[in-house]
Amino acid sequence: MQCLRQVWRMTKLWTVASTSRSLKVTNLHRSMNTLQQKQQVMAEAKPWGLISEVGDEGFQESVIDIIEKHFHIICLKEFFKNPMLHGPKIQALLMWNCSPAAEPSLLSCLPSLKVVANGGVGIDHLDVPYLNSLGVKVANTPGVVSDATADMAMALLLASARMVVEGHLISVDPKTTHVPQSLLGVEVTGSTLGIIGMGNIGYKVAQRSKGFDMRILYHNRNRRSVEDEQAVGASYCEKLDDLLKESDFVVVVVNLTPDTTGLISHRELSLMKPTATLVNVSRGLVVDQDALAKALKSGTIRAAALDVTHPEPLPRDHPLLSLPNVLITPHIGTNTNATIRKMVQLMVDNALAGVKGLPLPSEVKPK
Ligand SMILES: O=C(O)C(=O)CO
Repeated sequence: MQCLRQVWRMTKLWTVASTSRSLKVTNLHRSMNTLQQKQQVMAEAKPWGLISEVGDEGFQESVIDIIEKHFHIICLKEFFKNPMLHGPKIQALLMWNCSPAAEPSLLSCLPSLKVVANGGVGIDHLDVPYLNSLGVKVANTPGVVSDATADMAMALLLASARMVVEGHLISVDPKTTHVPQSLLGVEVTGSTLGIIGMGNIGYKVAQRSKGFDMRILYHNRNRRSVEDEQAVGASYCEKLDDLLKESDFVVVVVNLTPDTTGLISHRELSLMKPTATLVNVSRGLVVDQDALAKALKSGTIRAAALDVTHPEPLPRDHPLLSLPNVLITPHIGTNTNATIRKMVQLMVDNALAGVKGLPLPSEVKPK
């Protein structure tokens, strides 16, 4: 009897367990179906974004996953095969390195466009009031670009001062038979640095220069707070001319605006020391390149190191390309994997917010 009761109890337990297991399985299937449906609905609900090409002509391959997570994307080449078909579904224009250009001819094919999200802080290529007048918001990626760009400014400054590229070329030249003693650079430690433009990037340059015991001067539209100045030991130069006259290295980090176009021209270069080096990580048009080529040729200044030129790249016969005292890199100030991923993430966050009609994390407002 005892034994029978035990068998009965175990059978009951097993039945309950298996019933609840099969209920669980049914529920699991049900919730999996719902999840799949949800995912499908979400995938279908993804908005469409127009991007420039992938690869050297536009976005790095390695960041496309960030965009595709939230957008159906179409590249320019594909788009232009049938703009009338694709145009109406595009809600966001995701730009990398100023491309695709938000020109009226393109905008007129994009009647549903809500937002232009630029990957980069400089938006000199965008007509913000015009876009806003079409009901299109504009955003950029400030903050996330600052460290990498400041690092690049320091890399150029150091490489130019210590003739790193010249040294490399001599070292790998099969004709080299001895270490040339003529390769003499200029001292960075203890020198005077003039920073033109003391926004996020300029300030990061100052922080880095402090480690080189540099005397730091800066010129900016607005003076920074005393606390900011003291933290990096920077002195404000109200007059740009004073900064130019006193600096051994001049680093240009301003936005390109009508006020800063051609900011460094013949007159400014002639104020600089003949031993001075000009570093530009802002935009090519801030420096008058013809004036710069002349100043470098005549020895008005010692050298220039440029991550930006106008245009990019320079025509192959441009005078700057044949000068021995100029170092040029192809606008790679933000080119690190970590930084471009952060830029693309912020760009996508801006684009999504724009599509949903929410406040953009970093909207550019017209001045
Ligand atoms: O952030 C910018 O404006 C850049 O130029 C990045 O390359």
